[in-house]
Amino acid sequence: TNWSCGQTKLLRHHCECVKVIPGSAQMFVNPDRLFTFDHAFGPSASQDEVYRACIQPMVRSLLDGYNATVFCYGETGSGKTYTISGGRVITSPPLLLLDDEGGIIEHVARDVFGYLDEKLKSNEIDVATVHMSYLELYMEEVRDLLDLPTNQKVVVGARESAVNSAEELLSLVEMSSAARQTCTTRMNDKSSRSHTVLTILINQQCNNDSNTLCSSKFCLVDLAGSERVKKTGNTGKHFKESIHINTDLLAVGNVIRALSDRALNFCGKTRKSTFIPFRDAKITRLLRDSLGGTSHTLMMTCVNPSSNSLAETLNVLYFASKARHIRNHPAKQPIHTDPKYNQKLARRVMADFKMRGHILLAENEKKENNNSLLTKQQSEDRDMAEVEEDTVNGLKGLR
Ligand SMILES: Nc1ncnc2c1ncn2[C@@H]1O[C@H](COP(=O)(O)OP(=O)(O)OP(=O)(O)O)[C@@H](O)[C@H]1O
Repeated sequence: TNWSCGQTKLLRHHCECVKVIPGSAQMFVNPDRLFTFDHAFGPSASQDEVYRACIQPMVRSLLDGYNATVFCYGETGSGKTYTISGGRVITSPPLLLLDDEGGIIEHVARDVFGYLDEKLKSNEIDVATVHMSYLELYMEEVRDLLDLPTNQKVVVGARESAVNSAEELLSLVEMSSAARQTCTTRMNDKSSRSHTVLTILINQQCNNDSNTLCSSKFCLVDLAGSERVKKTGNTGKHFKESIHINTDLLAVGNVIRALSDRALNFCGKTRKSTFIPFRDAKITRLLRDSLGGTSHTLMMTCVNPSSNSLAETLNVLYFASKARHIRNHPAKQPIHTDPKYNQKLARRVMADFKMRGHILLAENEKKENNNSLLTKQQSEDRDMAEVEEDTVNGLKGLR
């Protein structure tokens, strides 16, 4: 778990209520709360510093055959998109400048292709392919951001695009990001109204003596921010979006709470089985392997240091503290040496990659799951203000 105080927006007449203790991974929240994480960064930390400390080691193990996930969580306007996608104005064609504004995606793209080049040059591998998919979850509906002309619901499985360079990958991401659902709120000029999942799939093959194939994937998840309608001033369609966002985040929180309880029970040698509610929302299904599964997972938490956001900051940090108890069991993806099997495996990996879109589409079309936290019918029937209160209280309850 990583904490980042990336937001520079301190409102007038509001003092700073969050301080990172220099040289430690601890942070202090006024008046008397101390939190400890694996890393903590203050407002002056550069994007590069954050990347090198937290993400670069994950990219290295990705190339060694481990899956990895980074997901960003926090209040609206706290800097999640800035951290993942960077703050630079979009250029065409995109430039790999890697100045202080370059986000995690840019750094990962550069390193994935850089490390693959090194491995190819040293003959460690003979063939490497990189594919990407980019999905958006908007109001419980999955959209394919790579399917730009229509940008509609996924109809034939998420498009997976082969990419040959970091520039090509970034170009696709930048074009696709323009199609993402955003709006202006009182809290953020360009607030994301959806969660996005960028997946980079890498196949590495050795043709020489052993004929090995190794596949691994990196998921970068930018969750929409939790928000209070009173603060964002959202009404109408955007109000409904807020409800969906908070409901999804509540589902993520419930999964994390259950996994954390399970880990604590296990440490306390209580063998009580804990139900993990992965099926409550699409976002939790998508994150299933990343939470408590076999991948290396980093939860990146962004907070706004202003005292105006104190309650939300405390919620987010308690939540991140819970997530820290979760123990994943990273496992290297199996390496196979039979060339016939490898051809089959390569085809199967690609099919799986496509299927993710398929499965989610099927869910788009399905009637809302009876067990879901909030069905469409309910949301129409219930007074919206009451629903908002429920989800916000639910998010608070994650403490
Ligand atoms: N560390 C930072 N340095 C400079 N600007 C920042 C930083 N973090 C965030 N910002 C700026 O603050 C604004 C809000 O950030 P961003 O859109 O990333 O928030 P968010 O958490 O993704 O919000 P939402 O959940 O509403 O989408 C943006 O204009 C962004 O450029």
